[in-house]
Amino acid sequence: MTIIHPNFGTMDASRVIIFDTTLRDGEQSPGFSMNLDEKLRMAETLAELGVDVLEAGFPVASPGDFEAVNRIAQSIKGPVICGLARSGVADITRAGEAIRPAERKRIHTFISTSPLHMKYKLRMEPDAVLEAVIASVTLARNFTDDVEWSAEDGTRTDMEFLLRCVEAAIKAGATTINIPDTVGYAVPEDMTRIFTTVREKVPGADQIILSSHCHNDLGLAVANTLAGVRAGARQIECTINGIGERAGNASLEEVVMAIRTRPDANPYHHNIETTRILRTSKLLATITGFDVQPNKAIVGRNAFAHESGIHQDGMLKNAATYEIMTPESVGWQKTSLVMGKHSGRAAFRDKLSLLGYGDIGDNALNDAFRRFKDLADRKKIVYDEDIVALVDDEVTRGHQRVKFVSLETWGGSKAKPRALLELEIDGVIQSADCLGDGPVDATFNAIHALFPHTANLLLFSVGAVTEGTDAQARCTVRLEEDGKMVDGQGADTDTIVAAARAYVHALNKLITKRTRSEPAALSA
Ligand SMILES: CC(=O)SCCNC(=O)CCNC(=O)[C@H](O)C(C)(C)COP(=O)(O)OP(=O)(O)OC[C@H]1O[C@@H](n2cnc3c(N)ncnc32)[C@H](O)[C@@H]1OP(=O)(O)O
Ligand SMILES: CC(C)C(=O)C(=O)O
Ligand SMILES: [Mg+2]
Repeated sequence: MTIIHPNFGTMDASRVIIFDTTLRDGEQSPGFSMNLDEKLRMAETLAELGVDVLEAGFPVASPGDFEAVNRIAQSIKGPVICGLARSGVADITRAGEAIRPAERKRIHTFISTSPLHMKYKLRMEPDAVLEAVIASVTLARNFTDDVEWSAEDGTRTDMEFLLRCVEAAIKAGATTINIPDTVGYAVPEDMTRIFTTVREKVPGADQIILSSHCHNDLGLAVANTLAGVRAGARQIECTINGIGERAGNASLEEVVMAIRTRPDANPYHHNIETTRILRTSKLLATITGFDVQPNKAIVGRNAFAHESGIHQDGMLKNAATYEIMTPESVGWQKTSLVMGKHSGRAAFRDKLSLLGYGDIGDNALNDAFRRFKDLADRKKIVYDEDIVALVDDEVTRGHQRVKFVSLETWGGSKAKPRALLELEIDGVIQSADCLGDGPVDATFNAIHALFPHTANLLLFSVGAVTEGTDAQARCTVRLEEDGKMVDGQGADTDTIVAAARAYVHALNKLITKRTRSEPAALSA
């Protein structure tokens, strides 16, 4: 039988309504309260995302919640605007008033139906609950033709009683019936059984929309939601970033992308403009102050990032090897190949080419890669600037007479600063052990001892390549000899090593200059 819905008209059998409850159930997460302006901004963004129903709040909860629902009803065009209400007259009347300005509006009323909730929370007999179901839906219909009724704790409800309540709600005029997994207790098989039974046994169930509202206490909210849809639900209740009571609700981005990515398993369609997902997720994180975890599906910063060499190599050959959807389809600009200690040569070469070093020779690439691995072992994040510093260092050192090999230094407030330096000069490794006024001075003395020269040190400066205490230091050394001036640069996480590299770099430049003007003067 075809469903004709008061707000959505004739429903195509494979169409799934996306009911967003970020501003209601999502806001119930401790610390996630939003003020009026924030709710309005969020509602606007959700409307642009293409949600079908926007549950804007619980109007009886507070004057602020009433105002937020009311202002959203006045100004947000597109989605059906919905307000939540318990079964009492005051709640429903308040919700009805709040949503009144909306072009398309819904009241969502609920009451618990599980034995546990009825006995201990409501302290009501099942028959009284049944009466409340009928009275609440009937009253809500005075405010709008679009009424949703929810059986709170539905998945722990006795099936016979659930069927009686659902039938009563439909008869009273409910156009959507929601069977929530309020405490995230269900497994997918429960959802299949419950929705199949309701569809098969309740008269009129084929003329209303069944809805799935799942919580994530066992990490099953998305799987349970999709199981509900496969068993006949055509409305999904979900939140951006999966926020909501306790462990949260089914995440909108996950259910939507599961439908889009696996049409073979989920042959349904929805109206979500998926390329707007990331910006919606980021806006919510900014407003609430809670970022999603890096490994969060779809919107986490690692969802489309690859650090390990084997994966990066696969991604460069064909992105489908390690990505089941494109980053662009959910709003990311592109896949990111993160350079770290697990990266391989293929990704390193690709990164160099992106950074403008496409023509670096194999030897320089191998040397730079070795130093990159060494750096990545010491540094949590290797930024592009680190790689530039490192490669510049390597390229300029290609054919130099003097090469830095190793350095150990001792300093502090008690010991006399000392440096033990090894340099490779004309292919021979030599070492010197020198003292100085500080570890940098001791290091420069050691360079002088190993490669005597008459150049004057004009400038020594230190800066950080990136932020953080594990950042690479970038040092500059300026030497002058016979009116010729050269600058050398060196980068390393150890400032003294960076200084030594900079000095050696400058020295090599000076030797090159000397050689050009006096071809015979090749020795120190
Ligand atoms: C599963 C869910 O997400 S349900 C939605 C949960 N969200 C919220 O609770 C957020 C907003 N809530 C609030 O601001 C407040 O709880 C209010 C304004 C709704 C009610 O506040 P109070 O009147 O102080 O009641 P309080 O919160 O202490 O207790 C809830 C009362 O509602 C009753 N109740 C709970 N659900 C329902 C229902 N669906 N229909 C009728 N009564 C209900 C409880 O039995 C309890 O009644 P009692 O006071 O007679 O024992
Ligand atoms: C109000 C209802 C639908 C709810 O949030 C739940 O049962 O989890
Ligand atoms: Mg809920």
